[in-house]
Amino acid sequence: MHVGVGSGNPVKVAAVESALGGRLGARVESVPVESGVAEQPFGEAETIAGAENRARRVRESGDGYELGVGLEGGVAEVPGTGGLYLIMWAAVTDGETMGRGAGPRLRLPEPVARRIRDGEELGPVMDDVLGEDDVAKKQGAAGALTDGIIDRQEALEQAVAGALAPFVTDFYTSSVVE
Ligand SMILES: O=P(O)(O)OP(=O)(O)OP(=O)(O)OC[C@H]1O[C@@H](n2cnc3c(O)ncnc32)[C@H](O)[C@@H]1O
Ligand SMILES: [Mg+2]
Repeated sequence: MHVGVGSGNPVKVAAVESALGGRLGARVESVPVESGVAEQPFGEAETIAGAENRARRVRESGDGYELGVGLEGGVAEVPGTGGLYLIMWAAVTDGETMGRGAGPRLRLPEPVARRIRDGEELGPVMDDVLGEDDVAKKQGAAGALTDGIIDRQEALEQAVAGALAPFVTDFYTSSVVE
């Protein structure tokens, strides 16, 4: 099966490859598409929309991808915590079904959160704070904030796993629960 990941970020492609683990006989390729949302999505709805747009646009690219996968990173205020969290969503579509899954939520340190609330993008802010380049293409904020317990690829794999669920089981199409 021909699977396209709607991004030029190698971490996202690696996350999809790893989550699939050879299932569906998948051949996974990078397909850079527009997310159709802000560079830094704010809130669950905008982040999910970005993931879905990417997945749909891969399918509609006309390059014969049977499955389109979209991954989107966002930030969200989480009620009751006073904190701004890094969130991530994945969407997978075959043109008919849309699978969706989320990754972990990681609280952003307040100085980082303040800059994001003021309109900056997380990627460049993390680069600045860590004094490194392209953190979002490597360990990511997840790696930095957890001291490497998980990295961005692993975090995204969790989201992809949930989004793949309708395509790797029949729980969602048969009436398993009567
Ligand atoms: O090329 P694309 O696919 O757009 O990949 P991206 O790294 O820009 O990822 P997103 O657009 O999905 O993420 C939106 C913003 O959040 C940043 N971001 C998301 N997760 C991150 C992480 O783990 N570490 C650093 N920045 C992250 C990212 O760099 C963007 O500035
Ligand atoms: Mg981006």
